[in-house]
Amino acid sequence: MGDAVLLPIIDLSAEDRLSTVKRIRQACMEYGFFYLVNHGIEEELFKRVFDESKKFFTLPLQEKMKVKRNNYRGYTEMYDEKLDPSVKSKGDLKESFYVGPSEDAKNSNLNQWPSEALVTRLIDHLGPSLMDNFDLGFSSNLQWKRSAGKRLLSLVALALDLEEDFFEKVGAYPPMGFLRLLHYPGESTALNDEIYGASSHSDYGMITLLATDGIPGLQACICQKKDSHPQVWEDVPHVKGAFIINVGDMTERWTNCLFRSTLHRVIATGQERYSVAFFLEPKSDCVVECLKTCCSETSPPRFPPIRSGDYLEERYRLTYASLKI
Ligand SMILES: O=C(O)CCC(=O)C(=O)O
Ligand SMILES: [Fe+2]
Repeated sequence: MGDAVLLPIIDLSAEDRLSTVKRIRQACMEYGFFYLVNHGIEEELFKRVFDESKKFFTLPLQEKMKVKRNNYRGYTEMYDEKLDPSVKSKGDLKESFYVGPSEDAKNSNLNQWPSEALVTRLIDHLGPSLMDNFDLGFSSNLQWKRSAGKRLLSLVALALDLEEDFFEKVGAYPPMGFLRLLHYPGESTALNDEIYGASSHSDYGMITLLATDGIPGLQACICQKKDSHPQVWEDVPHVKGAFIINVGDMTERWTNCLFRSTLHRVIATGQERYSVAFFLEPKSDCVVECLKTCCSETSPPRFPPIRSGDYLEERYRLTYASLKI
């Protein structure tokens, strides 16, 4: 394992908002990663989500394959994805289960559900609190307005000297929220196999909230730019009750790289591991373009404006392009 990095711990319920906003700005510029505590989601709920996730991944493969990935929702088996196409392996070790927003009109019926029973359990157990806090498209806009995700995005807007409702105004929210249950089987791999739990990548959306189970494996390339070589990896340890937050590519594009969408990966440690990631992505038709405050004559925009849906589609495509499918 590498050295563990000491990331800032941000308290979402802190009264001194100004100081929270400053710390978020600093964390997003320096690391692209931080921990979020006092986010209002009870530990008991985390436990139930992890329990449900374990029940799902313990099902026989043939059961899980009944809800095989379709349009980036549903079950992806081991080696079905390769987040870093340059890695010479047959794919990433992880298996996962994606749930996307049901309010997204174009994709309204795309979610793949394992069985009536599991749907009921997930909805019972993930919600109402999780739905309230994360908004998976099952809940109304009203619930989203009170959510941890929304509070976090308001603070990110303030951290960029923007109005609190900036993301709302540009049409980025209520965002699309993709929930992903992840399971890293505890298989040991040969050292020279170049097999990762999840190979190196940056997240595609605005911001990611990640809950981990305490088993190590997550690493981030904190002190380097994306294209530096050789890469130096630092462990991102689990902090009890905290979400690990990381900036995604959309925010990096909006901010002309002021906020970093940091490369990260999960190494195969031989220990079984579970995590739950919640990706907040701008709505498909939101155009993401460099903020006026983040460019100047001497520092022109590094990325052209792009429709969020087009960017995400391309990134997903590349994740699977290097595989056999
Ligand atoms: O499982 C983890 O700790 C990280 C997962 C991750 O980076 C991802 O799914 O994008
Ligand atoms: Fe990630």
